[in-house]
Amino acid sequence: MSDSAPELPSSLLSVGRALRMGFRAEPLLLVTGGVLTLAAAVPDALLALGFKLLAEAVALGGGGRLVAAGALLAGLAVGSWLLSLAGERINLRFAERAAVKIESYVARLQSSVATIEHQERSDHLDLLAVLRDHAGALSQLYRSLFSTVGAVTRVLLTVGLLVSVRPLLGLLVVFAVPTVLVSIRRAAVENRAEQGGAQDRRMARHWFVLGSTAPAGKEVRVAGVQRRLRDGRREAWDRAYVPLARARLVSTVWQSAVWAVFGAAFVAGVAYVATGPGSPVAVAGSVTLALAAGGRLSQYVGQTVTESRFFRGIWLDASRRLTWLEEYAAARAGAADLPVPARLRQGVRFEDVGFTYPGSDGPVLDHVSVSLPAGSVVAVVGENGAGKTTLVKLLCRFYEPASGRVTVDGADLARLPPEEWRSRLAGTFQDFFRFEFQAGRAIGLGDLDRAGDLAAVGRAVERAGAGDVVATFPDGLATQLGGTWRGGVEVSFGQWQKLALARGFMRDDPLVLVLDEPTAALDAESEHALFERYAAAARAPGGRDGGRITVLVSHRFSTVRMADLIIVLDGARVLESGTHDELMADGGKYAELYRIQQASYR
Ligand SMILES: Nc1ncnc2c1ncn2[C@@H]1O[C@H](COP(=O)(O)OP(=O)(O)OP(=O)(O)O)[C@@H](O)[C@H]1O
Repeated sequence: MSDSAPELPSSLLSVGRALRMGFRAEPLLLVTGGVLTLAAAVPDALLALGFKLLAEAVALGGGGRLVAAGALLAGLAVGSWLLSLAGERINLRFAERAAVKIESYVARLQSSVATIEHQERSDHLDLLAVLRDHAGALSQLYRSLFSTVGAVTRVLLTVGLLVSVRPLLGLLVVFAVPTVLVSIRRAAVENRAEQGGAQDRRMARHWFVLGSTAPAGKEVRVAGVQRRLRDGRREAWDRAYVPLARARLVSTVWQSAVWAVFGAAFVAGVAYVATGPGSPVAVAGSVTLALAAGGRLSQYVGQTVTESRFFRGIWLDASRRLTWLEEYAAARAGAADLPVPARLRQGVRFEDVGFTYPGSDGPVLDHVSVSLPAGSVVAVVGENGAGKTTLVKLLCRFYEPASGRVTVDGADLARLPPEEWRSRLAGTFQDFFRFEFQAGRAIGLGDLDRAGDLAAVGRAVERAGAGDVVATFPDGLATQLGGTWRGGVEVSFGQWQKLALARGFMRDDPLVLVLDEPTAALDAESEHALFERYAAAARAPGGRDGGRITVLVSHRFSTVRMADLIIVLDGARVLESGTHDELMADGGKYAELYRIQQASYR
């Protein structure tokens, strides 16, 4: 297990993969959208040429020329509009379809990783959170890539047209760059000033509310602070707005200056063309071309910068995160070359297992060696933080041991296919999830293939002792859970826990039944009654014969005592293990804790 902070893969590799992913998702729409967006750039940029021809036709006279130039101009304008519109529609359609596929792909990748380290480590979670938020946006960003290429095409064509008039006119692009840079900076500076004044704006609002609403009215009058409120509001307002107004003024001056420089260069360029050699008609045409192309140059350069910033900022970043997740999932795929046994004969063994959570200082489990015999009920006890849940997590293969191994009937758990192993696990965890579905479905999820089998759901409800909860629901198992849904019912914590238990009992024939403090919200008596049932079920034919191991984590010793084997964890190690009677006879930690709890219940 690697403990180092994750590094994102290279941009080139990631962009290549993201493009391939988009292509695989919707090849036809992607290519059509790309071609249309690029194609729309050409008539748009060539409009300047149409103006030139029109000017020449006007100067030369002649209806035919005029009609041809007018038709060309109209064709370019309509063509550009139609192509842009069609491109937009196609890109939107692509984005909608691809978003669903990309989000499912990201979710599938995440859940395909057998272990859950990436969902618990803060640095991995940060990476994944941004990816999750931007997974949908990834699809939008193909559009951004096309727009960037479209904007670059427009700039190149426009510069080409200007150079065709006079090579020196190409320099206009250099004068357009500062206008773009300044407008980017302007937005950033004004944004900063606005954020800097946010607190004072809130304060001004606060003063205003104090002076104008009823709740504070009595105290304001008694204290006679009306004038102070007015002054306070004005001061706060000034503190918020003076810096903003100053920032706006400065950026406006800058923007005017760079536009003046571009304007001067533009005028000089047009004058240069106007006074250049050539017939009056040719000069008129060239001047028109320079006016039309030069006028749009700055806009095109601006588009290029904005689109490419968006593209670089979000798209590149999201695609690098996605590549990281792909590589992470692939690296943890592991070799699963042994089958999961149909029945347990010997049981599960922890062989000298060590485990440390990433980023933690000390081990949570250290040289843990213990056997969970087939067909037994095993209780794990220990103080808070002793490592009980961690032991269960390793048993479920949510984490891999850092040292040692866990074996199932002698076979290394790491070599069993994780999905197959999990399909033979059942039970519930301390941090169960609240599925806000219909009650029957929320329970049935415990065994997806039989989620709609009401008889199986009913049996699971009975095993979990959750019949009383379902009985309170207005529509029984068809009741929508969660008060925020239409017709949904509010469910108490204890009720959620019983439903989670029922879900954990959906599977009829698990190899391992895990009960990690599943009844913390229940009173001791109910818990005791439940565990008596679990133990009886585990020892009944089918449980015992099938070699099923029931692992129970609990702080309640009255329940724990009925287990066949009790494991006491302390300081990352197994301190004691044995039956209740053996451990009581030893007079160690278990005996001490048992007596303390017994005394407190008297
Ligand atoms: N995902 C995690 N990342 C880092 N540390 C963790 C993580 N989960 C648990 N720990 C730490 O590992 C130690 C053992 O936790 P574990 O949940 O196994 O204890 P426990 O015996 O089940 O405790 P409790 O009785 O309170 O449920 C604790 O110190 C805990 O803070």
